[in-house]
Amino acid sequence: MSDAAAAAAPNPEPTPEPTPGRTPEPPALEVTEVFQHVAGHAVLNGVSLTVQQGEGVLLIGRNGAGKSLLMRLVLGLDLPSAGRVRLFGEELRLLRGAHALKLRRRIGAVLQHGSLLDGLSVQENLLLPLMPTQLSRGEMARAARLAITQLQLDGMENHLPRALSVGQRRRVELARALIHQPDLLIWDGLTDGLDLPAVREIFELLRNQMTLRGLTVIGTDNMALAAVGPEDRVVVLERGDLLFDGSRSALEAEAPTRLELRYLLHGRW
Ligand SMILES: Nc1ncnc2c1ncn2[C@@H]1O[C@H](COP(=O)(O)OP(=O)(O)OP(=O)(O)O)[C@@H](O)[C@H]1O
Repeated sequence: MSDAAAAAAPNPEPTPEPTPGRTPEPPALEVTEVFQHVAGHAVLNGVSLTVQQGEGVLLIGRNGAGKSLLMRLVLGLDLPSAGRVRLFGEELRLLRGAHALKLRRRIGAVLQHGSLLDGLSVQENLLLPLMPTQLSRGEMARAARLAITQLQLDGMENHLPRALSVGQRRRVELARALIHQPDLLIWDGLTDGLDLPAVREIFELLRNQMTLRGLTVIGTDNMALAAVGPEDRVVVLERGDLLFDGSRSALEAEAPTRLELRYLLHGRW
């Protein structure tokens, strides 16, 4: 269409007037054309992904697909070789000092391979994210109690991590990641050490937090598809490429006609 014709054409959807005094919320996460090279190999090949505030995303892909590396970039633990990562509108590469700290407090993370401190009790581990804050002892104790109740860890407050089962440790890690009421939760290795009923229970808890206070959740897993609903958003990464981004039901509908998705879902070409 020529410029003149475009100008004359009726606009089918008039642009809504911006609400005075309100700026639109930036996405919780914006990954733009990100490349990552590790030991001379490209492990992320121009990945782009936007996650809105309050949204939940399950990132799946086979072993070595690049899920953990992408999450490390999102958490600011590594910088990308090229491309941009923004959290709540802030570009991580440019953040320094107090500004970076303020953003970090909006994030909670559960990392693969566990990160509980062996010499500290469950309660002491839980309170670690609150240490740099100005909360009183009473406020900290209340926050710990709430987290312990929510994650069904009653009676384990004084246990050391080595006295817990793998599944219980995962719950403590999640409780710790949520104790400071972050706006974004990154959970790398969602189902590691958890059986399906435990995963479903935890998803329910996360859904409540998404509904009640707009928590954004990005979880990675090899599969975990069985625990998400048909309309939940699933992103598929394979050898550093983003293969699919849509609902679980759309993924299941596309898989029969796309070999690489079929292999991922059913383990056969
Ligand atoms: N520190 C490192 N040095 C060299 N290669 C690495 C390093 N970390 C990751 N890689 C490589 O990068 C690729 C992506 O790894 P990543 O851990 O992100 O995969 P993943 O999708 O999380 O896999 P998994 O499901 O097994 O956790 C793999 O090929 C891995 O071998």
